[in-house]
Amino acid sequence: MLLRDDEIEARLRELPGWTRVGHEISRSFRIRYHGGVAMIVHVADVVRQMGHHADIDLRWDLVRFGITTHDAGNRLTEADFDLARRIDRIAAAHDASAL
Ligand SMILES: C[C@H](O)[C@H](O)[C@H]1CNC2=NC(N)=NC(=O)C2=N1
Repeated sequence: MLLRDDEIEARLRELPGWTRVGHEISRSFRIRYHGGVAMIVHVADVVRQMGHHADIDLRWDLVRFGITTHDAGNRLTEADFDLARRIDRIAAAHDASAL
């Protein structure tokens, strides 16, 4: 279900570190490369369970997750925020730090 702007802003206020650009929310974490690989595997397990996938960009000391709902025409839905919350928990478990 598509979210209105005010619903998106309310959810973002509960998710410090996540920013919105257009119809994507994203967050980057500082983590060294191999730690990032382990974190991505963990995220991949969760997205398979959820059936909702993040776009992932791994650099040598940073991993970035971008989320939007492709099936909704690349707009933001509740599933995007559910996944963002799950990614924050996984990041904490992997000691990935905020930028
Ligand atoms: C059939 C399948 O569940 C859908 O194609 C799912 C898969 N993962 C997805 N992930 C994201 N981010 N957006 C989607 O619209 C989406 N659709």
